[in-house]
Amino acid sequence: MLTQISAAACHGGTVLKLAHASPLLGCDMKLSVFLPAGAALRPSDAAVDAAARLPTLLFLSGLTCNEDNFITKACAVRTAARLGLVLVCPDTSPRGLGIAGEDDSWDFGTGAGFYVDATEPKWARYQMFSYITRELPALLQAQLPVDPLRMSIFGHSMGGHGALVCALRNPGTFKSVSAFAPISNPINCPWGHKAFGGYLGTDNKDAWKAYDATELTRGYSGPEVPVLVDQGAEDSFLKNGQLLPDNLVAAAASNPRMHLEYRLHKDYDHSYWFIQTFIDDHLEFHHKHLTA
Ligand SMILES: N[C@@H](CCC(=O)N[C@@H](CS)C(=O)NCC(=O)O)C(=O)O
Repeated sequence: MLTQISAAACHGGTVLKLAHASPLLGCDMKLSVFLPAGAALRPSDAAVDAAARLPTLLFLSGLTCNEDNFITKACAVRTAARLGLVLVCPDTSPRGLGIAGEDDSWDFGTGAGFYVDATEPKWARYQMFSYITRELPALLQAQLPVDPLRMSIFGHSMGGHGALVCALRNPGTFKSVSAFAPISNPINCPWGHKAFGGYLGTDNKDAWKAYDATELTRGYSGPEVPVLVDQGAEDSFLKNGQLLPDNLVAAAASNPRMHLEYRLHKDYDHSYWFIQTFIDDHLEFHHKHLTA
């Protein structure tokens, strides 16, 4: 059940901070949600009116983030309000599980769930792929005017990887997918080696590939899904080989079912200043596909 922590009027709608117990992750989770004008959180025992359901966009944040970063820094609300889009911003990992070492690194453990379902016993509660694709949508649909047939997904960095993987592993679930500076080929970068080795085991390379956007793009055979990727040319993580977007672009070019638009922007870095600059393009892109 979703419970309200706070609510603030914004651009005619409401920015909510919500919380819920997660049986899947074994902890309480928080999320931020923007609801356009007229939409509201419903009590758990009151049905949501089917006619009131709205197109919905899930945003997955990057390393070190929680449910606040995107909603407070991306300047997305004004345009989401104009387009009538629900925005959902989940957290990036379970928190406070008491696993030894969970808070030791900024790129593994807390704040760095990598949107995979961990198979290593120590991290067995790190089921962020199932959280984003199963547990969270069910909670949203029960109490918010979220239309399960009109959902899209986007994200930044680790969350860009997550958005691509959630869409490509669940053909037909999301109408469109986009990413800012995604970790595009984690099986070939240091962040991916650390996270996938820790969560999936160092030897299980087939499991790694099943969470790799470049590998999934190469083998994708589902319904055509439009993909938009924006990348800053001055992004330090691009320069040090963590993001590898060229591998994703090459994989998409080899697969006629993939429609990837990739834009490299000179001067821009990895930050939310970059996201803020191009956020309206992403919201318009998703709105177009959610309402086609
Ligand atoms: N280690 C650095 C870099 C982490 C980083 O750049 N995180 C990106 C995602 S990969 C981010 O969105 N940071 C939060 C923010 O800018 O609000 C930190 O702790 O901030």
